[in-house]
Amino acid sequence: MALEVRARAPGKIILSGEHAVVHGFTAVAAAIDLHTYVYFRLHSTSDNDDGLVELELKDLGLVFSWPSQRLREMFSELGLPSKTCSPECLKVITSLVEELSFPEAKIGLSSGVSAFLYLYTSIIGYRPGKVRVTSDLPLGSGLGSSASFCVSVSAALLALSGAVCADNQQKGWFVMRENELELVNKWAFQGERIIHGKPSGIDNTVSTFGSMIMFRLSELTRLKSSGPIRMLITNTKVGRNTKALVAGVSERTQRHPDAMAAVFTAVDSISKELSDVIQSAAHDDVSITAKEEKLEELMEMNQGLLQCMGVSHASIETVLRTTLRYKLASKLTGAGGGGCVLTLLPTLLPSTIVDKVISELEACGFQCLKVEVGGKGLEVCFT
Ligand SMILES: Nc1ncnc2c1ncn2[C@@H]1O[C@H](COP(=O)(O)OP(=O)(O)OP(=O)(O)O)[C@@H](O)[C@H]1O
Ligand SMILES: C[C@@](O)(CCO)CC(=O)[O-]
Ligand SMILES: [Mg+2]
Repeated sequence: MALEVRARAPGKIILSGEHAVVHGFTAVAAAIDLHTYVYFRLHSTSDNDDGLVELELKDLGLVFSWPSQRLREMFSELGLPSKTCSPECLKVITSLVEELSFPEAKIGLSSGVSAFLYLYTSIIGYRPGKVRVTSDLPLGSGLGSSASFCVSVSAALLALSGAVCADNQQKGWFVMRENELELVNKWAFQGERIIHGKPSGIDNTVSTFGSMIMFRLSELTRLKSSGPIRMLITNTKVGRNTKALVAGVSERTQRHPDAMAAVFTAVDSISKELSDVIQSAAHDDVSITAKEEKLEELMEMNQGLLQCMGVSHASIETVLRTTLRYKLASKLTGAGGGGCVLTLLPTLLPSTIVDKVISELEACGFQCLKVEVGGKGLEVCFT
């Protein structure tokens, strides 16, 4: 059995339907070419059993470790492995994480470390090992950093536990079988539950399977675009937390159930129409432009409804106003409240205009990035 593995899982954008998807309505998401990378080395059984379980967050210069014997003692009464994190299990994890010291600005990491401890002890048990994580994704910005963290960690742990890839002969990076991806996705969802509270599962699903998907109530439909879709992502750098934003929308839904049901239903229609437009044929400049104009209008409508849900932010509004001056349509992506904004870059838009918008946005202190959407999902590598 292999003792070393790497996994990489992409971040995502949500083209339509964030928040509504948590309440059972349709959303559309796509993988982007920014990843979280995990390297996992399992110590061999001949090493003594009182070694450490280590988590290194390399970009952040942080290392956390726990004596495996201590984990065994703390969790032993819970009867691992468990398929979901029970309140008792979360209590044990919280007490372990509270002992760690996080830099003031990185306090949000505690939920990621909790998800890690849950996944490690549930999948591997108490055998010592080292997990190293690096990421291209800005953390807590709407690009699915939490999901790509949970997917890549789950995949690496499952690969060395023997639950997936047991008969693998492939060299280099490869994609697991469909049923193996489904297993990774289930564990990653449990990790997301610890970080988000009430995730819909769309972020971990698109990170695992890649491509562009329509998603509703855990069901995914893969979408095939007839041409490339280019987006500008603007990171407002305003920090936010998905768990709090999702809880805020749920509270508004409790206060105004009928009005919010109408908002969610409208989002549902937008997501379905957007899926149809994405898949519609467009082969010449006229039909491509017509398709892109429909996408822009739907994105603008979705942004209006996200404002109704209370998840926009002054920084997001600044991006919307700036891009509108260039006749470009934008919407927030992910949980909102700051974080990232999407702007559709039409195929025929001259690159000089793109450069101008980017420099205007960057002059406001934002960070811009051009991406093509709908790329690969999770991959692993044993060599
Ligand atoms: N590379 C990582 N290492 C450790 N923890 C991480 C990493 N990436 C994400 N996390 C955890 O996920 C949290 C951010 O998740 P959150 O859901 O709030 O934002 P997001 O996933 O980037 O955005 P969205 O959910 O809107 O797409 C971090 O505070 C941290 O706890
Ligand atoms: C805000 C939300 O809809 C998307 C976050 O990327 C939360 C979720 O679906 O889990
Ligand atoms: Mg998240």
